Amino acid sequence: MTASIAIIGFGSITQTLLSALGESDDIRVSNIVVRPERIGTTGYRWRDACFVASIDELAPDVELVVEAAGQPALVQHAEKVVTSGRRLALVSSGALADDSFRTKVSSAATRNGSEVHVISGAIGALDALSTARAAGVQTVRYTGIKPTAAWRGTPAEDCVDLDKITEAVTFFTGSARDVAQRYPKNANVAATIALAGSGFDETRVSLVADPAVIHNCHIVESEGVLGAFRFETTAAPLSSNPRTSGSTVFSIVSFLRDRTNAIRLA
Ligand SMILES: NC(=O)C1=CN([C@@H]2O[C@H](COP(=O)(O)OP(=O)(O)OC[C@H]3O[C@@H](n4cnc5c(N)ncnc54)[C@H](O)[C@@H]3O)[C@@H](O)[C@H]2O)C=CC1
Ligand SMILES: O=C([O-])CC(=O)C(=O)O
Repeated sequence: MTASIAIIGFGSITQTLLSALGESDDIRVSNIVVRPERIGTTGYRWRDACFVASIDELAPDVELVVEAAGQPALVQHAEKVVTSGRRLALVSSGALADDSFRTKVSSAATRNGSEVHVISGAIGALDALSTARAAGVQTVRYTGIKPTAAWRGTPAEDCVDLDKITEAVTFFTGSARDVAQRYPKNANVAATIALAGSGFDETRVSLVADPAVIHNCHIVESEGVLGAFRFETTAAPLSSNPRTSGSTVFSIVSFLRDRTNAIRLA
């Protein structure tokens, strides 16, 4: 059965995602939600997808909306998506660090028979974190190490001279709640880890700028009653966006393909 979906955003993730989906028989992208000023802009085309500026304009058969546009876009569109009864899959999970926004979206989804899926994105080990959470308290630490280019235009520039550093510098330590809000284009993974593991305030985060690396490195360490684990991934960034790990795109592909399988990993 062909599923009709919409995607919010037409940036690096979406454009790589559309190429990866190719001529997929089982997924049809009916709409792409862009900013109003982008409607009709030359170059904004994708097969027979119709570019729209609001959730109200989605094709009636769209049953799932994938957000890949950033935290402000998620805040703008999430409630409308779930209120329309459609399922929402998102990657800008840092927006959920705002308790009132998270509660509002969650209540609207429940009221309207919808669901919200936080896609794993650039991170892994979410299954192990939620298993540990089910068994009791765990300590969780996340370390994000990225090349200096990934930190340009962020508050990291107030802490470190990205042009001059010659070795790795840890420029932020704090909670997942703080980091998700201060680094909205780089630290959604910390929010996703917090949701799976020990919450926004208990998850400890360090961010590192390293002039010697070309990949994004994400490390999750957990200790609890079940024991301990450490997860580390070294991910190539997208050529179109040094902040975004390519694995984010394929976590969406995997989510879209797996959801129609009769046998699914929990
Ligand atoms: N959970 C995870 O592991 C990851 C999450 N992300 C999230 O994905 C977001 C997108 O990443 P990229 O595609 O690399 O960024 P990008 O900057 O290349 O693309 C974002 C696109 O969204 C559009 N946009 C912004 N506001 C919008 C709105 N209100 N409505 C519709 N479109 C809007 C922009 O015009 C732009 O084209 C990031 O900002 C971040 O929040 C990114 C990487 C990993
Ligand atoms: O793609 C990544 O490496 C992680 C990222 O930007 C985010 O979590 O927002």
